[in-house]
Amino acid sequence: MTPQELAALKRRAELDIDKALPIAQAVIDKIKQDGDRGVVEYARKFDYAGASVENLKVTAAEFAQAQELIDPEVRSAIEQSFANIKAVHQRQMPEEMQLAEIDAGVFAGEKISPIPSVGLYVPRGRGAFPSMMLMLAIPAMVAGVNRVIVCTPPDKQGNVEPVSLVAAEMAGVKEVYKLGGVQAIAAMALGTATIPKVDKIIGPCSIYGAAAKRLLYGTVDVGLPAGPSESIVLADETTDPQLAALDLLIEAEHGSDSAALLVTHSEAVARKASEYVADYLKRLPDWRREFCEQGLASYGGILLTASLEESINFINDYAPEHLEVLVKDPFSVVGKIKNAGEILLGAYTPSSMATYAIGVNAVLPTGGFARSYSAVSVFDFLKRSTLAYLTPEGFNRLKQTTQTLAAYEEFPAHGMAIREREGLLDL
Ligand SMILES: NC(=O)c1ccc[n+]([C@@H]2O[C@H](COP(=O)([O-])OP(=O)(O)OC[C@H]3O[C@@H](n4cnc5c(N)ncnc54)[C@H](O)[C@@H]3O)[C@@H](O)[C@H]2O)c1
Ligand SMILES: N[C@H](CO)Cc1c[nH]c[nH+]1
Ligand SMILES: [Zn+2]
Repeated sequence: MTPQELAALKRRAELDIDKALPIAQAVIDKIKQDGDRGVVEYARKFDYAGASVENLKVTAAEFAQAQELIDPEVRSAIEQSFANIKAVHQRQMPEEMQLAEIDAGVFAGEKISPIPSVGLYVPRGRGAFPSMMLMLAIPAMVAGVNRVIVCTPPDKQGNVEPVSLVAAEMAGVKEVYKLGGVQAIAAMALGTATIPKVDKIIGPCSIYGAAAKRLLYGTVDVGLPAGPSESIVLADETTDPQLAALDLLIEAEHGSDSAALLVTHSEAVARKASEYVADYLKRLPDWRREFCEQGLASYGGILLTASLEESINFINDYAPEHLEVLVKDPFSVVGKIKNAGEILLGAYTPSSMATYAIGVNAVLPTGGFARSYSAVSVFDFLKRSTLAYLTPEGFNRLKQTTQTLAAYEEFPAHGMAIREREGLLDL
């Protein structure tokens, strides 16, 4: 590949967000100006023609109906998934408060508190995403967020996908609004008479929601950039090319903007996998097959490298959302992986199983942001306050340092608050 081709591959579909920025700006401006009226106008335009202020919020009757509609097999799958996600996220919870004596009489630490209110965005466009409801609502619940609201697009008849409602209810979330894309993000960021303004918005979305988040950065905490799905399957000469082909198609089927790559130094595996991809594609419904074909042609495909080391270097540079390590000894490779949203080791750990069942969070950074952002976790719903306590001995140990630095930085009131204490307190 030329350096230009490689650069284009690394950019994936992130550039498309730029195209959505003017649309997003227009919707945000309208909602800023007209509140609910603006929200409803765009909800009608993009999702449900019958949207009105009165029917934006999912009712108790709709929650109850969802419980009736859910297939028992799907319910038990959701229950197993719920249990594993909860177990994984409970293990992440830090101590609520810690204070350590770092010098005589000087105690320092931190206190953890949940973010007061969050808005979860659960996508629905090219598929329904009850799994993402679980991945967002469970860590919020475990973290102890007081007010959790959800926005998710309704179908053309104005109905929210029922399994997502069952999943929300399992996690204790009862405030769900039938809103998608820009209007959802803008309403939660700005607040309207009907949609509450939240402290943080979090959730994966297509380029429209992503453009809105970019424009509302600074108005609200928009969480991690979780855009079009992407994956790398890393293979060596021992990898079964059938498995490589199967797993390449997992994330490829999300959309024509998906970036799914098989990276290997084995030409034999690359060629065989390519043949299997053609076979497996035939088994997909037309619309998903077309997504795979388009995405693989524009942002993905099979990348042949010179060595395992070069493959690993590419991965670290690319920073994929999902990484499957299908080489002979995945544990010998994992230490060398520096940038990936999720690292799945070995042939028994396909990324679809991580999405639905293992319990690890499947809302992950995309577009190269796995270099600095992490998978969603309880930490997305918590914040830390630093905490300190000084005894008289601790105060005396630090008073000169404080006064010297306050004088140097020319903040006399800072220094005076120390000096004057000498006459006011027992020291
Ligand atoms: N990174 C992750 O962790 C992760 C997880 C799950 C899904 N995803 C990705 O999230 C995305 C979900 O996208 P989706 O499309 O399925 O659902 P979505 O809910 O993000 O998008 C649907 C919304 O887009 C808006 N919209 C559609 N066409 C529009 C237009 N022309 N102008 C303005 N707004 C428009 C509509 O309001 C609609 O409600 C996919 O790209 C998927 O790969 C990522
Ligand atoms: N693989 C997606 C994250 O990139 C998550 C998902 C949900 N449903 C299917 N897939
Ligand atoms: Zn997926």
